[in-house]
Amino acid sequence: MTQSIALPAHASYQAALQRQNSLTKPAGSLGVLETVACRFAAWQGQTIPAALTPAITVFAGDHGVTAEGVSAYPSIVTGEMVKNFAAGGAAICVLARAIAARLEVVDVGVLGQLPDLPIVHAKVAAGTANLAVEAAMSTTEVEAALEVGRTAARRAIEQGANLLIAGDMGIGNTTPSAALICRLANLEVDLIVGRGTGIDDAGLANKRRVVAQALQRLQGQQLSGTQVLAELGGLEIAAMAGFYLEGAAQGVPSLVDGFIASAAALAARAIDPAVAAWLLASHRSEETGHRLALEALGLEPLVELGMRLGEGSGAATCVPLLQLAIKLHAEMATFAQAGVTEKD
Ligand SMILES: Cc1cc2ncn([C@H]3O[C@H](COP(=O)(O)O)[C@@H](O)[C@H]3O)c2cc1C
Ligand SMILES: O=C(O)c1cccnc1
Repeated sequence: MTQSIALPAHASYQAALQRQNSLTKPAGSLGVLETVACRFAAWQGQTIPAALTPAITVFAGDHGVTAEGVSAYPSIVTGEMVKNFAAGGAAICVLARAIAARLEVVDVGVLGQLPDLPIVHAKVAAGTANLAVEAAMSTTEVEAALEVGRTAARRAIEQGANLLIAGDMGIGNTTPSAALICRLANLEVDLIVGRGTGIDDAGLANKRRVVAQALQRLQGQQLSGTQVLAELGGLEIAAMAGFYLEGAAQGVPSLVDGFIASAAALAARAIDPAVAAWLLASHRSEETGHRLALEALGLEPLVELGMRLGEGSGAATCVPLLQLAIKLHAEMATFAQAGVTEKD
């Protein structure tokens, strides 16, 4: 049995809020930066949270649904990008270096063999089946992929991470993500399915048909979170869900990236609703439906930058903001310390 997820420390949140209100600024004037600092206080169980030590894990997997022509790129790009991650040339590599985050890449389901790369080799299957016509995975495969994610989170935490970021790489994965969001948040296909890597209007219509067909297969069926992942998910998406669940169980929050990460977060919540209190949204992706997915998660994005890349890139970009929030909280003088007169 996996460890249960505790609530963040409410008393530390309250103490941090009290500190915020004693700092030399009009109460509330640092906006979301104040709330963020208080949330880290609650997650870490201390009034003044420690500086962030972020870790990024990118999970890679392929998707049988690409046979339906749902992506602007071919599946081979997934493995090619994994090589690019290993060589340090992808966007997430640059961002990880810039924020001094540990970066790990995990093959949980890439189609081809990836020998000799300095990545974690944890392939559960060589891609998923076509979710338009059958279950993408077996529940046994989902359990294995969840465990790959859990193990990666444990590794990151053991090595000192106090903030987790899950990234995705998997050509076609906006399709399973859209299907998961529709099913788990009970949302209309047309509101959620978007252009992913950049399909045209005909491609979008086809992608909507594919997602609608997949959802249709399951209509009227009562399914657990694991079963929904098996039917509609992906290996890297299941691993990301496991990563969030383990982080929460270990008392370490996760910063959620874009559309795919939000689908994984919804899947994690379907498995254990307590995970939600350990999630922080980063950016709002350009991908259609991300706004509604975040709303379904009860998360408010920090920024909107027009990004739609995945890999954990939106989350990594937000880390400096979080660092600033904590630094302000830790280092600003109080009214008493600075001899500044408080509000009447
Ligand atoms: C070169 C390249 C690098 C990427 N890095 C992330 N993605 C992102 O785009 C893909 C999802 O979009 P769709 O569902 O339309 O295929 C995923 O691989 C996701 O990680 C990339 C896509 C490409 C082409
Ligand atoms: O929001 C995302 O994560 C996203 C959007 C499009 C393509 N890849 C990722």
